[in-house]
Amino acid sequence: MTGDAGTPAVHAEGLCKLFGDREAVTGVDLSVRAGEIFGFLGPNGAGKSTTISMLCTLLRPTLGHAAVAGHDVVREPDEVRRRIGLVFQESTVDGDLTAEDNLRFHAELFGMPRREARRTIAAMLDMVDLTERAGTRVRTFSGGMRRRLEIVRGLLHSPHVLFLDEPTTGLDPQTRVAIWEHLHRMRDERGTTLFLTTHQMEEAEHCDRIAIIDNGEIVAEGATDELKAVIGEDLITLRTGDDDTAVKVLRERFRLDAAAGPGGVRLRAADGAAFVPTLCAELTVPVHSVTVAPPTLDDVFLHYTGRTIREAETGPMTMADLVARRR
Ligand SMILES: Nc1ncnc2c1ncn2[C@@H]1O[C@H](COP(=O)(O)OP(=O)(O)OP(=O)(O)O)[C@@H](O)[C@H]1O
Repeated sequence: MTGDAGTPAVHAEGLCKLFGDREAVTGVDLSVRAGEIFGFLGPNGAGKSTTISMLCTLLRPTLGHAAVAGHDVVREPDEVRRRIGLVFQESTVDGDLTAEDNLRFHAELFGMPRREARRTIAAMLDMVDLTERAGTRVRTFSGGMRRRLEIVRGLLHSPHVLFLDEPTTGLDPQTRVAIWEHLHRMRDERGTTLFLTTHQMEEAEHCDRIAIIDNGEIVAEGATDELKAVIGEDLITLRTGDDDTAVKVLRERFRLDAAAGPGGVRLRAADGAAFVPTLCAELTVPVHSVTVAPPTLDDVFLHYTGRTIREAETGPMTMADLVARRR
């Protein structure tokens, strides 16, 4: 399942894509280890789909190099295609076929021998708890069942790397949890490298490592905990008897950038929990409650880009859109 020992599953150096004079991707460098869950986090329009499309050989880079499972995406596109699976955001399974027939059709496209296909399809359906629905037309499936089927279809030919465009967008929270359980299981049982794009912080939290992309450029990369540690400061929220006075004291005595809002008084401080006793002792107003929250990926995004990911959103565009635009 993994490539040669030591060969990165995905490697890119100086990857750029220009559309006319528009720079969609401006010099992306990244390296993803075999068996890793790697997330590409960024707002809509940041360049995620363009980058992933270059890695999947759907778009030719304007500049730079990339290799997937040790094969160059420009010089050896067929080798790359044989070693990757793709899961688009939009459903691409055939609703008039059964779950099993959808998978069988895909296996035939990849030239899998019949017996191997039968065995693999059964194992895949079992892995995503769809065995009992194998003979049911996909038209009757829920969104989550469809997505599970799409994901195992992408895995059917045992790719080294499964690329997923926003794997749980549009699904309800319970289904998202289930999909992630399946994705972790796939990585753990089969060693598949997962490379996904997302603009959702919760989705990025499932990754071993993420790269934050903004305006076509990677602005930060690392394990989610490492990235959060860079922020260093916790968010403290206080409910007090007099928020305005509390803010005044915090600013004047502690030189902290506190602000009062509908949720109470908010401020940031290093090692928030240790700071709370001093804070409560010094405040001249009654404190009703205190919460201390460690930094989130949203804080990390804000730190590196100067805005929250929601503010940065420009409008949805997906990998499937990109494929369509190329036609
Ligand atoms: N074929 C194209 N022609 C012109 N501009 C394009 C084309 N494809 C992408 N772009 C532009 O390049 C930039 C990056 O787009 P891209 O789709 O890669 O972003 P994204 O981060 O994947 O966002 P989304 O999640 O919406 O797909 C955007 O400004 C987009 O409008």
